Amino acid sequence: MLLKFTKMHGLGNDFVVVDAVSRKVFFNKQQIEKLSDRNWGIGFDQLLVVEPPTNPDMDFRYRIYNSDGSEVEHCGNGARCFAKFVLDRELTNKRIINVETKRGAIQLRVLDGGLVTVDMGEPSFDPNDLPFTAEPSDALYSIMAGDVEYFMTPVSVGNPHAVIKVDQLTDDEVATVETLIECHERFPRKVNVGFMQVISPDEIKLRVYERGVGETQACGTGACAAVVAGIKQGWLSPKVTAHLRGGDLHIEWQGEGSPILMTGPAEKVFEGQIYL
Ligand SMILES: N[C@H](CCC[C@H](N)C(=O)O)C(=O)O
Repeated sequence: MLLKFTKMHGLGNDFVVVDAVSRKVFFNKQQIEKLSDRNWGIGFDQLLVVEPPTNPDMDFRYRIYNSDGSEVEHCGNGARCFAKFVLDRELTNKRIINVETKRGAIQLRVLDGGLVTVDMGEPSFDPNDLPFTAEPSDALYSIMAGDVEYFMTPVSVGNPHAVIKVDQLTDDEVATVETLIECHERFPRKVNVGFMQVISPDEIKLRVYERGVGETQACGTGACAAVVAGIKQGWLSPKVTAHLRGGDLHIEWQGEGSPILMTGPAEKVFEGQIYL
């Protein structure tokens, strides 16, 4: 089967996006792993499959698959690229787009100049929502990865995140975190791990080791998780600029009961086709 696709990225977190509205398309795990391979396939962090909605109140459904083939609940950078994709392909002419995801309904607002604001929904700090095996607490959670003790804030943004505050971002943390996310018994569905350096109450630096992928140039849900964890711990103000390796995201959260708003760019790199 000849598959047409669009290669896109949000701050270097890269995607293959497929229109499954015009024609149904299904992928199995092996196909996704092959397509994601940067030597044997196209190469991407996530595959985004755009489908018609199942709920008539929604404009679309979009499904998100990590490069290892696992289907996930939410993808912040992917949501912005999705919005650009459906407008470029004239699948809609709306600038406020309501989308079904595995995490639930989200709303995208396409701004003049190409930026997109995503209502990412409300976060949860209940470990059961990740899941993470621990008693709910306001404290930082201690967790051992190998012989290293990390103090982290577990946050669900629809997908699971562990936010670790560090004084200085280096290469060391990310390299050693694999044991924390790939096989830690306290994260039965694994976890995305963010290392956050607080520069000021409205500015952080962040590196994210993503579940099912590895370290990415940027992680939208990771930036949201880091900012809301920092606000909850009293380190950050309601509006924060997150500096990721691939660029900046603007995150806003007014506290419990309110949604997280994330604003950032979305880029198209090329269109292609491949035989599946
Ligand atoms: N790796 C994540 C999904 C993609 C998140 C990231 N690409 C983003 O922009 O939010 C997970 O397994 O939950």
